[in-house]
Amino acid sequence: MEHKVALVTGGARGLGRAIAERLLDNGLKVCIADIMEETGRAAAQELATKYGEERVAFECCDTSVEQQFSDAWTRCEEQLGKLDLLGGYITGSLLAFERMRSVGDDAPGVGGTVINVASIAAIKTLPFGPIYSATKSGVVGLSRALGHPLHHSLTGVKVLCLCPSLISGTPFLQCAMEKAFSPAVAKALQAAGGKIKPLTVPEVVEAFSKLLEEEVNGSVLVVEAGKEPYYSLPEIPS
Ligand SMILES: NC(=O)C1=CN([C@@H]2O[C@H](COP(=O)(O)OP(=O)(O)OC[C@H]3O[C@@H](n4cnc5c(N)ncnc54)[C@H](O)[C@@H]3O)[C@@H](O)[C@H]2O)C=CC1
Ligand SMILES: CCCCCC(=O)/C=C/C=C\C=C\C=C\[C@@H](O)[C@@H](O)CCCC(=O)O
Repeated sequence: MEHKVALVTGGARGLGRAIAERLLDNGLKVCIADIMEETGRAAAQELATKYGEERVAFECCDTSVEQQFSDAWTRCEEQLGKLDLLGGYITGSLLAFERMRSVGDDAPGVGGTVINVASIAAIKTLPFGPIYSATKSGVVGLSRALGHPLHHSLTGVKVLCLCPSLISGTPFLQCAMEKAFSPAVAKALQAAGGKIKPLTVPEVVEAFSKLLEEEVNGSVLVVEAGKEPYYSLPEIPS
């Protein structure tokens, strides 16, 4: 992976920040794309100090807005080179097929890999955020469909998906509790406290690395505390 270029969406903090650091450790160049400008710039600056200014970039954008994401992608490639790896979500996956495509005479990219972070909420019943579960199920479905050999033959791009259980040490769940849930649901969630052992961020980063190393197109890797990460859902026929 050395000298390859990765764009990590949501890389300003939490899991994305830790994944960005792991990729830098592995020799890649990394652009963080995040909506939080101050936090993102600070994270990128810290990483640039550690790994070298020429290996780190930051682009402020809302990755759910295609034009913003596409412009950030262009600026990232101007700074670091053609993208090989994307931590992507829905808009990103579709954009990757357009921008990373290495098949065909007019191919604009060098092929590569997209890793989408969904959640165990897409695999197991989690009642607290039904819309969240629905969107994460969408991410799994999209990743599996785009991860079919048909699409790889047309694009040279692989799509993989990571489904972590609850992670401690990121502000995510607290933010969801404060901003997204009704008081009754937040109370039920707290009452269930302690029943689920949370993962640590480094454990999820390890699972991310496993997914990237094994690189089985269309695969969905689940990671829960106290278990080895495991592939879920049936194999895609080749
Ligand atoms: N924290 C947890 O317990 C779990 C988290 N996940 C998933 O892992 C991923 C990362 O989660 P955390 O690191 O915990 O969250 P976090 O809240 O610490 O970090 C998310 C990052 O994404 C950025 N972001 C959000 N919307 C954006 C947008 N539209 N455009 C650009 N940047 C945007 C935020 O600014 C932030 O820097 C999320 O997709 C989450 O759903 C999955 C399972 C469990
Ligand atoms: C539904 C919105 C958040 C979903 C986060 C996610 O993707 C997956 C979460 C999986 C399990 C969540 C379990 C929640 C348990 C809580 O009741 C409590 O144990 C949380 C304690 C917080 C902590 O950091 O220990």
